Amino acid sequence: MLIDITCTPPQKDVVVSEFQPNTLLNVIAGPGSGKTRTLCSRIAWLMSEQGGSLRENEILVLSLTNRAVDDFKHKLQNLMGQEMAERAHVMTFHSFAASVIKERYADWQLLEDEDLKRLCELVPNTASKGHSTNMSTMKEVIRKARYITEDQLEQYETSEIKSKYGFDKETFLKIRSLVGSHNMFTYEDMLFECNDILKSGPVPEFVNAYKVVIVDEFQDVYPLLADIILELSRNKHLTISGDPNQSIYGFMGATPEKNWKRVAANYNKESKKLITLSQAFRSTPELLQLFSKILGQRQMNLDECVKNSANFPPVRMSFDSMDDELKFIFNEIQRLIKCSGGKIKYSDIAVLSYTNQEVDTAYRYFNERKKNSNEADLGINRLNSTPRWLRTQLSILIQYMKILIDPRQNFSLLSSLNLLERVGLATVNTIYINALSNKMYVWDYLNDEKLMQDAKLPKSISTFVNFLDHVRSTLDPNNANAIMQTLLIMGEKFGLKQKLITSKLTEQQLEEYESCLRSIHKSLRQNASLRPADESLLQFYLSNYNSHVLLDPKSNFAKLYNENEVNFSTIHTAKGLEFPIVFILSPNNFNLSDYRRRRVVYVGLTRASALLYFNRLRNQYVYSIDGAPETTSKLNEKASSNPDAVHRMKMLEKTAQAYVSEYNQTPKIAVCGNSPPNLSTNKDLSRLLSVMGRSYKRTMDLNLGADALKFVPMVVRKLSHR
Ligand SMILES: Nc1ncnc2c1ncn2[C@@H]1O[C@H](COP(=O)(O)OP(=O)(O)OP(=O)(O)O)[C@@H](O)[C@H]1O
Repeated sequence: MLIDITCTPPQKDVVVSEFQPNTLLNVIAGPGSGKTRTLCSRIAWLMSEQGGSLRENEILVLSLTNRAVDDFKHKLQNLMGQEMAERAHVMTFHSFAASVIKERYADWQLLEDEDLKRLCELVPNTASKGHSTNMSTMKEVIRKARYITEDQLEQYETSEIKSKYGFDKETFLKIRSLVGSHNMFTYEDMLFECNDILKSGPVPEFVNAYKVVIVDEFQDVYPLLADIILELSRNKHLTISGDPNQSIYGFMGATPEKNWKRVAANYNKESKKLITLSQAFRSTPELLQLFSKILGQRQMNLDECVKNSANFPPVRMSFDSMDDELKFIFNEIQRLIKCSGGKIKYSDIAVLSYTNQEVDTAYRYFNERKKNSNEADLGINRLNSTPRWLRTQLSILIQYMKILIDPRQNFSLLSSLNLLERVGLATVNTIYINALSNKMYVWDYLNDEKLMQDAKLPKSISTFVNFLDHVRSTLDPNNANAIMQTLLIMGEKFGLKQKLITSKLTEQQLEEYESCLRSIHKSLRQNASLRPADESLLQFYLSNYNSHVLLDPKSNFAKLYNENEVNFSTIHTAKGLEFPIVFILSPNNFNLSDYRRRRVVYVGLTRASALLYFNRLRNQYVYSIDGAPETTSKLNEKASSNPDAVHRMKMLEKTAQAYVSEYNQTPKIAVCGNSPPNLSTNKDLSRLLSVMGRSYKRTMDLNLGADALKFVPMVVRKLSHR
């Protein structure tokens, strides 16, 4: 089978579109309209005999995040089988840039943010004492230092450097020699460099071999990525697909309308085609209604909802504090699982929020509750775009690995020395300046007996140098256990552990560190079998530790989520994914009158397919769905005179009843998309119920456990229709 037979006519149109060089296919569609799935079918078609008989190295698929790539591969696997999906060239822009750079500079290195911090520490601002260089200045300096020619360097005046970066020429030269000697790139620089290589050539062979370039999530492409796409797709066919309403990288300069126009302007009328997918497959009509409202003026471009009504509106709850909210979510999840008799799995559920900080708070809360409750089987999964440990001090382990392979890597060695006992920044700086003035690598300088005699360096340095020398000659670089053991010894003996202790880690942070270490070890072991014959495990790990291949080896193709784990994520990381049940944490700092923020909320909400909890803290109103705050008397008036309002009230009442949990918690409820906003307390609810001619009694609440169970089968029915 070449085309998924469930494809709708417009989807099929996308699948079988032409792919002549210098043509453009533009697919625009709303959330859950099947963009990603249709692109997968297109790939299968292009590779089929009937389609284009293209080989896997002739089609390049680019997306923005590792998760989106994993999701794409997963869908591809469902369609084409594991083997084909594994071979397909699906990658993030950064992975693509890394492979282009690797062709040019065999010894290139990636500077993680933690490395940048180290670099800032190693090169303190000598111009104004006590004030060290910040990360963004350092990024600028690194870029300038790499590209500046010798001639330009001569002309580069101290005054210009000082006014731009706040330090003198000597400091600039130091940084230049640190980054230049090893071709170090920040994530951003990788993209700049890649664009330069594509522009001025020579372009690597593997890039020339692509005949079709496909870009998913085009709405989030920012100008630099648009440059790369335009360079890359010269003399090739280009398919782009996206939803302008889901653009959430405005802060990086993503301006979807502009980018679409810019790319389209490159093609004449005959060579470009626009296809709009207007059916919505993912979410229920009730959810779609809410999504559309959130967008306000800009309605969704979807005219047909394929799913049947779930007869259950999105839930909008109001809480006094985040703690209250998390308590509710934890209990609610238990309740959903229990009531569904196990049909709902933890992995069907996602808890999403705007900031990493909020997600971390929720994650920690669940961890604590899990420990103290008997829900031993409840697992929690934090979706991250980079492995957690790379964002901590543990990332020094990467520098340790680098010097185990090649101790002449100045930056890695200096960063490691900087952790040693009694070795302060001043000492590290002196070592570096002395090595530079002798035109030597730091490693060679430290091994020069004559120079060392006069240097009067702390003993810990020579101990470290001797250890490194010894371990390099004895370590088996293909043995995961031996590598891990060496790293642990290095951490224990040469300052990392001490640093962790002095930074007074809480018990929970310590636990995180341990789990980070375990994950590195696991990754090393799992990847021992993946490494190519001509690369040691250590080298292989270093060139891939930050690509999605090593984050979750093989499992990309097996299962995206673990059945026993509830997923926690920022909305940005969850982009492109879908879950039957989604909780959006009440957006603490959301100013939803800001259209860009609304888009983020919109992306979060549109991840849900069956049941959505869009929480809020007290007094937060989203005007398009809550309306303006109203007084109770106004509400009463409306309720008695307006049949529509009476209907809404009835719905509210029903929903309120459904949410009185079996744990006898009194609900704090303002429910469903249409709810008037002031029903956030029990007092309000009581007033509402009296308007409806019913007296509100707490005892009645407590008897509603059975009603609360009623709606769960509906959810289950929906889930089983997925
Ligand atoms: N023709 C179809 N028949 C049945 N289900 C479909 C069809 N097309 C798409 N779907 C389903 O709709 C859901 C959404 O598809 P997909 O993730 O490809 O949408 P998307 O447009 O990429 O979404 P988003 O923009 O939110 O990332 C998936 O569960 C997919 O299997």
